[in-house]
Amino acid sequence: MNNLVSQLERSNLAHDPASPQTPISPLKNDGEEEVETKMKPFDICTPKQAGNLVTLKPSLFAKNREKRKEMKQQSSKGTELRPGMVLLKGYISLDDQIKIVKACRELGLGQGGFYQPGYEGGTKLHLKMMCLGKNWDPQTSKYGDHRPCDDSVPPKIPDEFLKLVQSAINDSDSVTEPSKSKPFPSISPDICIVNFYAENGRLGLHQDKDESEQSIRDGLPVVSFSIGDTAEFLYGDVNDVDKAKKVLLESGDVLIFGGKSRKVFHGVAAIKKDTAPLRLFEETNMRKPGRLNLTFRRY
Ligand SMILES: O=C(O)CCC(=O)C(=O)O
Ligand SMILES: [Fe+2]
Repeated sequence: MNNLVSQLERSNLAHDPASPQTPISPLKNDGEEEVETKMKPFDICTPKQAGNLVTLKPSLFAKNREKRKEMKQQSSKGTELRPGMVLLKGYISLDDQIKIVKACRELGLGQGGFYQPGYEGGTKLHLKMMCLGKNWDPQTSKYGDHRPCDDSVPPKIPDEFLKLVQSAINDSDSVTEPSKSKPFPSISPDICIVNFYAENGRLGLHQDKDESEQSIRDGLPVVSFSIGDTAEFLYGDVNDVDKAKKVLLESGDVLIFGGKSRKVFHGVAAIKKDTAPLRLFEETNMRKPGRLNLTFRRY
């Protein structure tokens, strides 16, 4: 993954690198006129302001703490949280996390980029979302090739993201206990939902069950990358927060759930401020507090 960004630049970042001002393809109304409901995508990073060049350098102590954390992450192993649910701590290197944030920012400013989704009835989700590969619509709980609110086509999933998903699934094999779980089948994901959580970002308990019957029946895994501030992640057998277990998902963690856990209830209770690696924010200018989550699935 070391050459992730250069490969991304060659392949996918060439895809529609529109600026924040670039309008998304306009909708047509009944009279075939263009409707002026152009959405400006949400920027997950703050543009560096001219005249705002004074940044406070982190103390040596803070830098050493970061270094220790990075070293600990690199040597850490995975855990099977429950049959069919594996957590790979610190799986994504900090360099790759930075590249993923930059790639998502770039894609997120173009057609099909980050927007504020809502459920049927109007309640807004407490996050910004972008879909890659296919669109998932929270209003209808359906997948499709276009986003109904603006008719945009989701950007393609960068190949380098897919490679990382593949290696995480392969590496999870050594973590699952053969007596309890089968290793995850490898998948070639055709959907990635990218969520950005800012202050007060959260996501209620739910199951990922809008994929095809076959995908769910076969227990094909959902692979989730966490980048940025730590999330309090809840999971359990029933739709009840009080009965759910909690695990912290930190920057670089990969969580995989499939097999017996394919329909586990899960959600994000809160984001913990100032918990991400300093270098991640320094090098990407990602909004703070901020957490990026990518879930890869096979429809
Ligand atoms: O942000 C997360 O960790 C979970 C996201 C999730 O469950 C989803 O997008 O369906
Ligand atoms: Fe989910």
